[in-house]
Formats: sequence, structure tokens, C-alpha cells
Amino acid sequence: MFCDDVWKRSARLIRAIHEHPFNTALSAGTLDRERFAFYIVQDARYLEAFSRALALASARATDTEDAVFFAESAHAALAAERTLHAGYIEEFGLTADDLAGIGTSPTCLGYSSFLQATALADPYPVLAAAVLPCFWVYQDVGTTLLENTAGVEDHPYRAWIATYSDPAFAESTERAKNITDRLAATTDDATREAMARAFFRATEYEWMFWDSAWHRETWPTAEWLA
Ligand SMILES: Cc1ncc(CO)c(N)n1
Repeated sequence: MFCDDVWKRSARLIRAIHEHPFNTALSAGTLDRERFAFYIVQDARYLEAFSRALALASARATDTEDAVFFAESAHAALAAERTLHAGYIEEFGLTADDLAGIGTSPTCLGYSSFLQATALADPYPVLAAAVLPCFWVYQDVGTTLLENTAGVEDHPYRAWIATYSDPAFAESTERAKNITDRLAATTDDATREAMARAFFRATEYEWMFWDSAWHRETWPTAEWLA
């Protein structure tokens, strides 16, 4: 099956995601607030783009059940942004003015733009494969973090871990995988190859997203603009 195949081929990259210092510190509860705040602000922006890509997947779906799934997922992404992310942003005391002053990072813009370009310009099966790692990687990391932090009381990032280890999110991940497998099975070789490339690119961006939060990535050219 397509999903099993691309997941196996991503094994080393997935391991690197699990072992990234951002995620090991997130798991240990030692991740500093500055890095997590950077991540949450960028991720709130990412989720708006992800939601748009999902809404476009819903519009382009050839199967009504798939259209429902993608529309619900588009809504869930924005709902997460308005609860989980907005909750942390409030906890960190970031005002609307603070947020307006924080630039979207190169990686966040790259990942967001990649998803939206795929949504608008690539075949629908390629779009399904591009959004799949957004579900699968988070579900995988979320459940691992839940296992690793099971006995920990008052984990500072408990709400984040709970969101992505939720059985409902695992169910969505299964749905996204099933849709992608069905589309891969019924398309041509060239499209299947493009699906694999989109899956790998999105998974690379997932690693980069955590890495960019760890380093609090900025635009190297920012100082030359007024
Ligand atoms: C970067 C990224 N990928 C996936 C998810 C899960 O939807 C998220 N919140 N952020």
C-alpha cells in the first residue's frame, strides 16, 4: 500500500523528528517558554494555511465522504488554533500588537506556501498525499509523547500532548491514510510518484518546522529592510 511504503521510506526522517531536541525537550517538559511560544505563534499561522488547503481538498474531492472528511478537518484545524494555540498565546501574555510584530518564519511560510500551491495547482491525489504527514507525523509524535509522559503530573505542555494524542485525531489520521491509499491505488504511475514526492516534502517541512522553532528562525535579510 502507498501509505505503508512512503512511511517506511521516511523511517529515518521520522526518527530524526522524534529525536529532535525540540521534541525531546517538549517530552521532558524542559522546553523553554521562548521556543515554545515561537512555535505556537508560527503554528497558529501554519494552521490557517493548512485549513485552507484542507478546504480546497474538500472542494476538489471526487467522493462525497472524502469531501465531508476534509471539510471537517479544515474546521478542526481552525478550532485547534482558536483554543489550544490561542490559550497558550494568552498564557504567554502576547497581545495583538506583539503578534503583529512577529514575522512569519521562512520555514512556516515555505510549508504554508507549499500546501497552498499543491492545493491549487496539483492533482487532487497529490494534495491528499501532501496533507497526510500533517496528520500522521503529529499523531505519531503526540502518542509517543503521551506514552513517555504518562506518569508526569502538571506537565507544562499537557494540553498540546492531549490534542495530538487524542483518539479522535488518530481516527482522522486513519481516514486520511485510507483516502490516500485509495487514491494511489486508482491513479497512474506518474501521479503516484508525485504523491510520494509531496508526502516526503511535507514530512521534511515537519522536521524543519520544529527545527525552525528550536533556532527561532528569522529572515537572514531582515536587517536590510526598513
Ligand atoms: C506544522 C504542523 N503540522 C501538523 C500539525 C497538526 O495539524 C500542526 N499543528 N502543525
